[in-house]
Amino acid sequence: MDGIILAGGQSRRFGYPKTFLPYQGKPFYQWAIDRMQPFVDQIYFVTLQEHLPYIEDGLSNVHLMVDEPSLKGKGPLAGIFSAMNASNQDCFVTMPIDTPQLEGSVLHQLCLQPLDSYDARIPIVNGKLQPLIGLFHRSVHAVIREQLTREQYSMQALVRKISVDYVMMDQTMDRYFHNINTKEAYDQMTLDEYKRGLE
Ligand SMILES: Nc1nc2c(ncn2[C@@H]2O[C@H](COP(=O)(O)OP(=O)(O)OP(=O)(O)O)[C@@H](O)[C@H]2O)c(=O)[nH]1
Repeated sequence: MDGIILAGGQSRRFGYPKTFLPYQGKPFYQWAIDRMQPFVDQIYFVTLQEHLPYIEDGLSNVHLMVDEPSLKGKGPLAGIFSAMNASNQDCFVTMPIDTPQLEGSVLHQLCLQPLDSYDARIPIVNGKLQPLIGLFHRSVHAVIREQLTREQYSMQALVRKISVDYVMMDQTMDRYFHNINTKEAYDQMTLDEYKRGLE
């Protein structure tokens, strides 16, 4: 199994690249790599060209790359598609760059069983689908290609077209899935962390 870290977004709502933000003294990108590392053979870290020089990771199984030129900026599906093209594996675990609180237990739960006849395994937490954190079979590659050709860039649209094994996550795991999209969300995460430290 290979891993795909989606880090090619523009961080428009945040207003500053999220990839390098610190959380507990470590940049978001390093959290993502460290979390994924135990579950995969190779990691395809799909980022922006201008961020490449600033991402440090000496591990030989981490491949820094960018979206295929024609797909640049087309969203997470572009990242998944580009990484699948670079790999020869059949099964992929994905995660975004902006969930630094994600615990390995989530990835463990997704990766534990083979996909069998499903195209993907995707978590649901507190009734909300989390399609960026998932396990995907290469069978979705053709479906993504078709979507990109039709300029349909939504993950939700992909999920509707494939067979999915939905995994209900315990509601106590909600925090693990928080996307840090805004400065307010970042401040709140830092404050919550501080409060937990006082408990
Ligand atoms: N490789 C790749 N990843 C992307 C692309 N667009 C978004 N992502 C990543 O997918 C995840 C979810 O992205 P979004 O919420 O759509 O975008 P964002 O950059 O996080 O934030 P906004 O610009 O404020 O929407 C993040 O980890 C992004 O870095 C893309 O075009 N290519």
